[in-house]
Amino acid sequence: MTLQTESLGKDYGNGSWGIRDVTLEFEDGIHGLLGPNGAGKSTLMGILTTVLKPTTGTAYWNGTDIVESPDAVRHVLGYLPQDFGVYPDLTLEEFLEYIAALRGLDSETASARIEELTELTNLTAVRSRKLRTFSGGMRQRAGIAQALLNDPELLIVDEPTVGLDPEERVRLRNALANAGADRMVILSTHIVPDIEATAKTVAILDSGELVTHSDTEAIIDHMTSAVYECCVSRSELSSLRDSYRVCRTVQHADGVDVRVLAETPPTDDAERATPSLEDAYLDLISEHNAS
Ligand SMILES: Nc1ncnc2c1ncn2[C@@H]1O[C@H](COP(=O)(O)OP(=O)(O)OP(=O)(O)O)[C@@H](O)[C@H]1O
Repeated sequence: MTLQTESLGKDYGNGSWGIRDVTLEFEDGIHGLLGPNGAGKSTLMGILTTVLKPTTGTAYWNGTDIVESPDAVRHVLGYLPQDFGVYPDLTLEEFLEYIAALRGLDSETASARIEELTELTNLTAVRSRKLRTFSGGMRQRAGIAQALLNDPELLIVDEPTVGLDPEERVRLRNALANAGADRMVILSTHIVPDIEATAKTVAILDSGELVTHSDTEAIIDHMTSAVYECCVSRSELSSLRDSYRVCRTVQHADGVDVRVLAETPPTDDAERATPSLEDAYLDLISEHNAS
């Protein structure tokens, strides 16, 4: 399985480009598409799911041009968009049966798939409950289940964890990790931990441009800055912010624990820390903004 984009660009009019000159290649496994708000993630996903036409370039699924022949990808696609609506009066089981019927699954195949997918998304215990009673996280997992009904080769999921509490985010991540076996999953997010543990590769977009696409370890290895941790007073924190990129702060009674990106130790007692994908992401985005 390969999904390639070649110099993909989308002009929304008046020279407002959603993405510009994006060339990428994904193989099977889970891939993260990471970027701040407005980076172009939804635009790229819109083109890959064939609901948007690019202004420049094209994309290929297993070598077939999907702008010319959108069915090539539509037939293998499962998609969970950002604004995913459900039917509140249906139970989960009724909802999945309904979607399965719309997609042409016979009832025997549908009931076997529903059983398998409610298990995979950890929703078996609530399959007879009406969707109106579901939490945000349960609804998103129901969205993953419906997107997988046809056993798609390609699953595209747009910002699935927005508005979820930490526990629900972990459940959703697990469901996506389970869904990632034997298919290609592209998961768009601006929340780094959503993809840190599961993604094989990460593509980072910023202001419509592809900043990097690489495996997670390589992105961390290529960081230009080091990561330091230190403890400072509240007044020292603001001068630290003037000189360094601060990744994280934790306030406590004696001051503030700070994690910063720096070339040399920012304070005498600063200690080197092991960089995470989140540090590398902040490093790349701030370098990209500065360029
Ligand atoms: N229909 C549209 N008309 C005009 N500009 C648009 C349209 N859709 C998106 N854009 C612009 O294209 C750029 C990329 O937007 P996009 O929604 O693809 O980013 P995103 O990374 O998905 O952001 P978010 O996480 O906020 O959804 C933004 O500057 C946005 O304002």
